[in-house]
Amino acid sequence: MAGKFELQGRHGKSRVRVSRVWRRPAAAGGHVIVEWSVAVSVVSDCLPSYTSSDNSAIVATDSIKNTVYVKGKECTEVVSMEEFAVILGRHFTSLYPQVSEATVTIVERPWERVVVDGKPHSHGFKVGVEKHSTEVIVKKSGSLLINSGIQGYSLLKTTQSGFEGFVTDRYRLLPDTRERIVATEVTAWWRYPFEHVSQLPSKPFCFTQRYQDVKKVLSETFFGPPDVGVYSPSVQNTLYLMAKEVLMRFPDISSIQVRMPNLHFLPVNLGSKENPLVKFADDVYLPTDEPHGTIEATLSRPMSKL
Ligand SMILES: O=c1[nH]c(=O)c2[nH]c(=O)[nH]c2[nH]1
Repeated sequence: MAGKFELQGRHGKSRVRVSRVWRRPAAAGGHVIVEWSVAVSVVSDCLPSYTSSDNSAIVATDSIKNTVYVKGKECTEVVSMEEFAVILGRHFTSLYPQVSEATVTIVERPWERVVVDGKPHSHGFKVGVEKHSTEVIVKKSGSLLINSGIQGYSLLKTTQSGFEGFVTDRYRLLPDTRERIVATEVTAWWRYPFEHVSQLPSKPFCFTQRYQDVKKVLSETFFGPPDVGVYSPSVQNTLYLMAKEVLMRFPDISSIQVRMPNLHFLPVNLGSKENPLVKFADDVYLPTDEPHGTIEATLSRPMSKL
């Protein structure tokens, strides 16, 4: 309590950019580099700093920033960003009595190993597009929440998509179709089931590998087999099948939230009766992301009844 009002506060540092290189020999797979933007936010008992000039309990946000680099230095073995977030969260909640909880968010800049003459390069990287991120919440008790996600995963297919049978009333202009382009930029967040630091898997389980696996399942389900694809009756149905496949394939993912904006490719018809300049024949489109459809869903495993 602070006077007659209830006060809650938290503080931390955002956009702490850190890059870590692990210099493995070429025979061991070559160098590894990560570039992360880290945000740390702690719940800390330092209310007097809000209500008076007493800063004695504040862990300075500058010190929080410095810690990110210290911990980066201390990671002599390759770590996933989920593991790194847990390391940071445990550090703040165990070192400082006044810190009861830490939230660590990391977004990765996706440096990917280049392939030269068909061979993975030992120390050359290019930046990819879609981004891996994580949010980890650690409490002093050791209780844990780990969410990971992907952003900016742009997918499109030129056929095997339609939309028909939806509400017909005076507002409807869109005809039924079984032939259209479907394009989206997938954002997905999924939760791991580890609820305490003691449940964390020791190596071979690798969060980074799981991210790659999820990405693969999402795209394979979206596209279907390379030669024939798979028909999508709606973004809703495709989104559901993508989420379901992730939960079916990975028992260590307990829920997944997927957002798939419908980025429309509008048929182009230009002209007049006298001058039919461009008549649409599933060939020329006007791509637009404004406005776009917004479609999202969360799929979870039913709570186990203990
Ligand atoms: O897959 C779709 N779902 C919709 O809800 C919708 N609405 C719309 O206009 N086009 C589409 N397409």
